[in-house]
Amino acid sequence: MSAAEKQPAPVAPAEAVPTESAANPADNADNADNAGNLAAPVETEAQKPPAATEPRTPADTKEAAPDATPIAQLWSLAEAAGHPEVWGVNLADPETHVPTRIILQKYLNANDGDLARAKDQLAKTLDWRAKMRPVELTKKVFARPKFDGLGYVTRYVQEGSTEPEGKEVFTWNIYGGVKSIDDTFGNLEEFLEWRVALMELALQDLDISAATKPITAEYDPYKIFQVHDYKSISFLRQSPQVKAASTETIKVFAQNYPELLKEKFFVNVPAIMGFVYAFMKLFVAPKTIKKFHPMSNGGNLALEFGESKVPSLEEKLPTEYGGKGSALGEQGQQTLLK
Ligand code: HEM
Repeated sequence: MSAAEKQPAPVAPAEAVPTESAANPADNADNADNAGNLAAPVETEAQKPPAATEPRTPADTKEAAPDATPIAQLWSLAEAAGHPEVWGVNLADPETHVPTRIILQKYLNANDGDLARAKDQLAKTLDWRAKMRPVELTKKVFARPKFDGLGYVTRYVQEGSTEPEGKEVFTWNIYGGVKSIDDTFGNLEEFLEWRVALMELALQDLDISAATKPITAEYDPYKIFQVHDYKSISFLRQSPQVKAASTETIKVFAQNYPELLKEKFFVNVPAIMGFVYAFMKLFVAPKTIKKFHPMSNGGNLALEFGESKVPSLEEKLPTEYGGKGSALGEQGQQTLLK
């Protein structure tokens, strides 16, 4: 079946309308209160991650006092958990280690400042990371025929800037480029590993380990743009494999990567597949849906970034997306492939 590429997409070209669909507990921070608010910058030299990556044992750690701040309580939980890193950041005392404060604050933000829920989510993330070993996955070699051309990371920086706003990181999923559903999505575990590896590469570019500016419930510049490109899709129905892969990815990402999405663009959506958008939204938290932007024409994507602090960001994007930069295949980083 040929793709319905040339037809206009039936979805609104600008803001997606939030729905009251089934909410995922994660990533619901827009109205977060100030619990654990860390507005004051911390001037310390503890930005460097500690060298040790050995799992801690519960015996090494102390219980947080009941009147400890939410951040201190989350830190006690992390210390006791036995897995030493999150998103490539080796966790250390958030009193002095800004990157750890940022991560713990994101777990609070994702749960509207609700400490019990933040603890639960963080504990699950630490468990999942101990089992999944996502940092190791960035060194894993994936099968080229299954994944080549389907995922990229790009990073754009303002020269000389040390501000977090002076950097934009993008992940690109070119799902329209999938040649065989069976090859790419047939083995769900392998697909998830590849998708997680791509996310971890983006996190390496985001480089929270080097961050010096704490975040608050309202201010958080450490986030990633995401693009899904459905151009030239060669299958117009959602197969069970695609449904399984997408719903599982959404679940895993909402649980383990909270507060990392800046905005998400769905480009070149074939008109005939507009229904998929409505279906996928059922699995996504309403506050995340607010960040979604379906667009019929991928060539207009660059217009969305005129306000970035990174100068001429729109020109740096690939020409295919309305910029003047080289093709994604040239400027983007893929997972390791063979
Ligand atoms: C049959 C072709 C398609 C494939 C193979 C596919 C694949 C995927 C996958 C693997 C995900 C998981 C999230 C991720 O990887 O970031 C996803 C999410 C999603 N897809 Fe698709 N998709 C297809 C068609 C569509 C179409 C036509 C739309 C319409 C706009 C759409 C909208 C979405 C939405 C809204 C999400 C949720 C994103 C999120 O929560 O981050 N998909 N898709």
